Amino acid sequence: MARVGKKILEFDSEQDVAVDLSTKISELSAKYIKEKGYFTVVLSGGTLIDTLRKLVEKRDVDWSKWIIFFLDERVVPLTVPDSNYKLAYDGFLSKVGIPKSNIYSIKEKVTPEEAADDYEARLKQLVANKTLPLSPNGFPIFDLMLVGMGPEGHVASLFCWHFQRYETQRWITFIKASPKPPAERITMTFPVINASKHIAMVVTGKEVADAVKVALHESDRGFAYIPLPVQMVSPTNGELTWYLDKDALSKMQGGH
Ligand SMILES: O=C(O)[C@H](O)[C@@H](O)[C@H](O)[C@H](O)COP(=O)(O)O
Repeated sequence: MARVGKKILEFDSEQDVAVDLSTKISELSAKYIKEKGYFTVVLSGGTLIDTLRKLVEKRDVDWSKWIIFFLDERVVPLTVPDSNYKLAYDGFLSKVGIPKSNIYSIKEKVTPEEAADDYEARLKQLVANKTLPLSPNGFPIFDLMLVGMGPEGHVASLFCWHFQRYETQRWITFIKASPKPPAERITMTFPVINASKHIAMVVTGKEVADAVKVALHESDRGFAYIPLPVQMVSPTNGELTWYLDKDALSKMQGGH
């Protein structure tokens, strides 16, 4: 299947990333709302939510047409600080006018298995009612996925030494021993991530510089190595854009 190349955008500061990203997201929002009447957006947790602060200031976004999903979520009550929903709600969603019924948070008070099954079943309903299109290989297609990366190269809750990153069938899976606390989480799988129309890798700060160096192929590791999870982000038909600040690029020597 045709793989589309990646675009790498470099910025002087995280603030510049926040500004440019907000412009790109509002343009995509206008485009998809014009084309089909709504815009499907998948959010990561972590520092990404703070980087969306400039988006909140955009006056011309029709928030009522946004539909929000979570790339991964901790299996905790939605009201505790560990919840990605709470992080996103406090830092972003509560500041804009997205209808609550358009926000797909996970089911509470269930096991990780049940939470993953429930989230996948709800996505299947959205495919059945034609809100989400299906890719030729059978995965739901989101308009925009906003993806953060951990210092050791994980994305979503797909970690280096954990099998979930090799999932090829499920749309949503679970992990009970996440190396990043809290331990119990659900996560979208790589086939779903890679089916997206637009993937924005939003990666800032010095802590991620080593993983950025590996991910952008300026690594002294030999030929035979296991790729970092972030290196498995590779849209099948969509666009991948990296948003990086100077700190994140600080270990690169000869550019990329
Ligand atoms: O549940 C989570 O922790 C996040 O959704 C996770 O996937 C996050 O995006 C990365 O860990 C990067 O997080 P930072 O930006 O905070 O490093």
